[in-house]
Amino acid sequence: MDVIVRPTPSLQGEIGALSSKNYTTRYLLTAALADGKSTIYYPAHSEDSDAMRRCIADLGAVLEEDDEKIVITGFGSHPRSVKELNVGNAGAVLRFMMGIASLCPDVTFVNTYPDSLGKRPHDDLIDALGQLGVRVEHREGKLPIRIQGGQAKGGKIQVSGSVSSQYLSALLFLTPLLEEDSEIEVLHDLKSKVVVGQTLEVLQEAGIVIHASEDYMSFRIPGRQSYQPRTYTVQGDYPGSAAVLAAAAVTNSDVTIHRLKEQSKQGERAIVDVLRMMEVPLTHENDTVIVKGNGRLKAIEFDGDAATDAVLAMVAAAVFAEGTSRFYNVENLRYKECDRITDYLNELSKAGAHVEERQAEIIVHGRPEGVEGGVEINAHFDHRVIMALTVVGLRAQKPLLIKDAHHVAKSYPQYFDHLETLGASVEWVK
Ligand SMILES: O=C(O)C1=C[C@@H](OP(=O)(O)O)[C@@H](O)[C@H](O)C1
Ligand SMILES: C=C(OP(=O)(O)O)C(=O)O
Repeated sequence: MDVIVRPTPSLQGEIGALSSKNYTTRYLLTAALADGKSTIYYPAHSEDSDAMRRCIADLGAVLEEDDEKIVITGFGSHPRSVKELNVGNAGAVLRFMMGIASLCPDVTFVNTYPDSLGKRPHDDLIDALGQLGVRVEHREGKLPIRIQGGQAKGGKIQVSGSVSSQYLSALLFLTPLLEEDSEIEVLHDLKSKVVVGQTLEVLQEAGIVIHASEDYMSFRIPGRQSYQPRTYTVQGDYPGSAAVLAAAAVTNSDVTIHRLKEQSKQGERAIVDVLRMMEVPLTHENDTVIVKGNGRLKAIEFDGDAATDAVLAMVAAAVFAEGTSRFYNVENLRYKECDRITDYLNELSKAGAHVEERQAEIIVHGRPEGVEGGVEINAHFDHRVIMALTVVGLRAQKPLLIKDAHHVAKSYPQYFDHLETLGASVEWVK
């Protein structure tokens, strides 16, 4: 399915933010790893969160869901033995489940998205699991991946954090369940460090004790712990909402988004500060962001690693800013659903934006006068590319046709409905 995005000068109205993807995947996992019943209020519904639902159900968790909540009876530290798991296109779900699969005798993760997740690297996690004595068969660090576990005991583990924080998070979910205590040392840099804060927050809520150094580069994890059944509430999602806020920033708008916690540990809450720095009129009080955009924005410089899943939306806003913006420390955007530097900038250029890439930077020469549009956009299987190009399309001179825009459902199936509610001219076409 494709989407036509037509120029839309103004956006108005109120929406509730979608539920956080990262908290939903984590709560589903900690609920599954507990013995007993946990309840999660307002879990996200998207392809990625459904992938986690599917995997924990395959491993023996029992899920009962209504409109408001999901009740999960977990399998504790004894997942059922399964032959295959299918994580769809969800990177975090794959990495977390690779950790848990180490408790199973023989599981193969199948490759259902060869052109997206199938191209992403998992070597650093494979290496770390190897240090625990887990046998992993793989295709040059990529899917399909077969894990023969059951023998991991704990101990000293080194893991690189220079490509993804998800490898470290996977080890943090696994090691408390092992017989012996573990020590994890993070090698090189730790990218997306803020997301590890979300992992630690959820582990603590689940009753797990982890001793973390302040810089998150070393951890001591007591073994033989048990995840406790809990009641969790999922907060609103900043990465998805960042695209809606960017759309409001580049148009004449009066847009309100509820359920965005000011004190959230989601790094992508930085979208609010970034738009403020761009001089977009907005307020953030009582978990509600109100943007009263006038279409005028100023260029900025920003360390994108602090808000990895909101960078594409920030860049889309910068396309219309006065001056040159620079988003640096973003190399690991290259290892996501597509190469979010080269592939994304190619699509932005097609639409008429003036952008340049470096290995770890995106540079945007703003065009307050607008961009031409009138072209077909390749989504590269990437929900965040789809959302960000939509922002650009709203302010282009001619419509954008975004091919395969249904991949938006990876994280935010209701994105186009939300934009339509706000008055955007968007239309699904076959
Ligand atoms: O742990 C998580 O849930 C995530 C970590 C981040 O990935 P990286 O650590 O690979 O940057 C983020 O981009 C992804 O959407 C979700
Ligand atoms: C990169 C993302 O997700 P994942 O790594 O879990 O596939 C994302 O949601 O933007």
